[in-house]
Amino acid sequence: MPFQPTPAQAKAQAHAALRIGLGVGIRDDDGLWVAFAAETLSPDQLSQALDLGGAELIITHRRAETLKTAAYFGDVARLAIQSDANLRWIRGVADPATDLSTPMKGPFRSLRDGDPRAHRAAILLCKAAHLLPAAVMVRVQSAEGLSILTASEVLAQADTAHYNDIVHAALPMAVSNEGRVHVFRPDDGSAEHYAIEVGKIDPNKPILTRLHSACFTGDLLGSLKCDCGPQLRGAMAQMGAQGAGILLYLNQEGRGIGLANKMRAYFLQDQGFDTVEANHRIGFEDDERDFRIGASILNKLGVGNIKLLTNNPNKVARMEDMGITVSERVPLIVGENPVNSAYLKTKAAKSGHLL
Ligand SMILES: Nc1nc2c(ncn2[C@@H]2O[C@H](COP(=O)(O)OP(=O)(O)OP(=O)(O)O)[C@@H](O)[C@H]2O)c(=O)[nH]1
Ligand SMILES: [Zn+2]
Repeated sequence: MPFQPTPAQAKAQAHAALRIGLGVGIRDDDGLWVAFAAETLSPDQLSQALDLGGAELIITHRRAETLKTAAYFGDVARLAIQSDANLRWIRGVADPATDLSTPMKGPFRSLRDGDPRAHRAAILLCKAAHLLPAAVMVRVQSAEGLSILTASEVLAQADTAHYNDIVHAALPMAVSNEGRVHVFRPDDGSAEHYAIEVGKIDPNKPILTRLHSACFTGDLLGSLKCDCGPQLRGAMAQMGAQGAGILLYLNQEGRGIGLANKMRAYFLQDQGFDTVEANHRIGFEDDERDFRIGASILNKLGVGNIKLLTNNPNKVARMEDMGITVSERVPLIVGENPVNSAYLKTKAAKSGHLL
């Protein structure tokens, strides 16, 4: 058939579909599933799925741990949905907001047979759509009118998106009169990222570089809960003072979980959980960012040797994995305050950040 979408385009369609409450077809070796995001599933879709029989609620092993149920497939758990289940139960399992007020959501029947590839794919799609990482799935004969992907297409995360430098233009800034903003657009419909050149870059020397993950609350609102705003401004000030630098502003809000999920994490932090525990209770890993994005953009800019402004040794390691030489790690210790000091200590203790 002509005009078939590429796998990247099909994935982009699937993310949009899940966000607006449409099902997505996922094919595995044994047939076809339809997957819905637990967060956007409607009562009508739930009753249709229950009528078909054998509907499952898929959650991550992190969420399963919080709910004290087994994840027999390692990274994901497949929970049988009882025929009289309602949407409140689904949302309660998927969304940690009610964990303290209704701690007992079980008993759960965690399934242990079969091939979990389609289920794993559904979770990846929910995560990429920045929804709660939980999906309702049911076997179907056909999924006419819905986008259909194969589980392997979704699981082939090895092929990251391709980033194209769509446009760049000069931008005089307070830190440097000579600035330039590039907009990089991926071919998979995910967020655009920005590269900001400060001053005149000499490609023959290691370039002072900051990979900054977007933080709406810190960068824009002056949040005291993290150190992002002072890090952003501190990095730019150093680049201005030294005459040159590159800032990658990566739209990986909330360490890759999106702003809505980050606010869910903040809600849990108000209950006393730390930044890592909060991510886990929602069902995420500590850090869901794909550091290959930053490296691909540096490659596109022709930058191969950097002095990286960061306190995160993992970032340095990931850059080197991707063939970027990090000739120096430049610490960026700014913005500690009484509100964020416990957060910074947790990052040092659990995520290896250097203080
Ligand atoms: N999920 C989650 N994300 C957070 C939280 N606080 C800040 N963030 C996000 O964390 C990202 C910044 O990451 P950091 O861990 O501060 O720093 P880093 O990039 O790993 O390391 P540095 O280069 O040293 O700054 C931004 O995307 C923020 O939106 C939080 O409590 N939970
Ligand atoms: Zn922040």
